[in-house]
Amino acid sequence: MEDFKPDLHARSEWATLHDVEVAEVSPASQPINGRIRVPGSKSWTNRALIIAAMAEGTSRLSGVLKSDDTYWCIHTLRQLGVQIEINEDEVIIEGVNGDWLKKDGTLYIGSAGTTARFLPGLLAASKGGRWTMEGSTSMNKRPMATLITALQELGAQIKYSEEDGFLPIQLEGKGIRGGVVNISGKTSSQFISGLLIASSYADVPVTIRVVDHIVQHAYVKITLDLMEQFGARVEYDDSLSTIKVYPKAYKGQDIQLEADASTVNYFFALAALTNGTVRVDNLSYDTLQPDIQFVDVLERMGCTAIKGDGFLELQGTAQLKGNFEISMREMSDQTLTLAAIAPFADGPISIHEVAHIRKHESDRIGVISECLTKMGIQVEEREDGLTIYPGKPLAVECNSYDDHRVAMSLALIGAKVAGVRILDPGCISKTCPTFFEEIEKVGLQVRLEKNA
Ligand SMILES: O=C(O)C1=C[C@@H](OP(=O)(O)O)[C@@H](O)[C@H](O)C1
Ligand SMILES: C=C(OP(=O)(O)O)C(=O)O
Repeated sequence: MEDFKPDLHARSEWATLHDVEVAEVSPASQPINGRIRVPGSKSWTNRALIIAAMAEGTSRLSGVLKSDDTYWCIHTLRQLGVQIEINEDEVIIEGVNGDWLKKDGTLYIGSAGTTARFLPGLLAASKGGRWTMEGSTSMNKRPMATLITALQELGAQIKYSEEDGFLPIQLEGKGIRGGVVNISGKTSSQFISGLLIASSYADVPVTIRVVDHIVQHAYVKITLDLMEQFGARVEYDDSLSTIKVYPKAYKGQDIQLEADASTVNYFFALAALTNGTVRVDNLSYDTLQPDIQFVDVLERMGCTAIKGDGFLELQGTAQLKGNFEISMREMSDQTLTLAAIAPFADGPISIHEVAHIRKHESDRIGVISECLTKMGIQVEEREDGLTIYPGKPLAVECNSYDDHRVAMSLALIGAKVAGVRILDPGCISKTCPTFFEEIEKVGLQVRLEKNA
């Protein structure tokens, strides 16, 4: 992977660090202590933007995340004729009531798995229009087939423009019939979320049968929760094995979005590593976002969590505990966070059941194994996970492979080891453009090197 080139075209106007080649991170002089507020959740933001755009009437969304993923989502919706006004982190959207106003064009969705999987069904379900949807280099390599096949079975007019199973795709707004559809959830929960979001616009009810398990099933619950907030009629039980959606247009809403639980954990991991304390003032443990359960993993490693009313606090420990095996399937965006702090535990940590993250922004199991090995840490890589042994990482230079979670996780190692160098740190703008500023504010030393 040595001659890897990031796709800089996917960096948006909300990205930072455009001309930064390397971020060098070094430890704080004392434990990381701080009170922080974290930007809005990518998952809630892109769902709410897309559903509000399709809805009848006006929606006002507060606490919106401003990052590459949400920028390209808004950009695409505007290309479809949706009126969107942005004031700081508040967005006002005039919904198109099921009928996109601009009926042709090429829609560029950047690297956002959410937009790539949530929008095609709503394009196909609309009343007329012909579009091409394409993504960044990494998004164009991520799987789409399970979703597209399911939508086609419901009558959606979607064709692959280049390679079967991948973006770019061509879509026609000719409506979707509805009926019964079987779908697999083992590669991505986003396929099921995308199918659900579109199903409210089918001619007759849609019954979705999940033929296996859903990786990160909580994201499907977030989808159902938000659909219901926008007035959808859905029936499901806790197992999510069968979900029925009745035809019913979304109605515009005023919604306060939650902070991003995935982002929060980088700051909790800093407290964990340095025996410090970090309090997050705008998220509580009762969120539906699955990554909140990483707090429980940190507790298992010897940290203490205070689950307050409207806040969360994590107190670190003098020595992180290892010697355990864990399935990260239900919160797999935190696999790299755990892998980055694992060398500092007092025993090996084995992570299982995350084969699907090889198909995220990068081959995440392969990339983190490569980085840790380069740092001199003993790693055993398996198809569905890895085992990391305790050790003292060497300060080397690692590529972020255009993956925000690789860059943010490597920065954690810089809390313990002076001079960890991260190539192309700008990829953090996919979900957290302010990441390096924020870790500096809580005490880490960050040196940004610009392109010569
Ligand atoms: O629906 C969502 O908002 C997400 C679902 C998950 O994806 P997969 O189910 O594809 O793993 C997660 O990794 C991603 O960051 C956000
Ligand atoms: C997998 C991720 O993103 P996406 O929404 O593009 O799937 C992620 O944020 O870790």
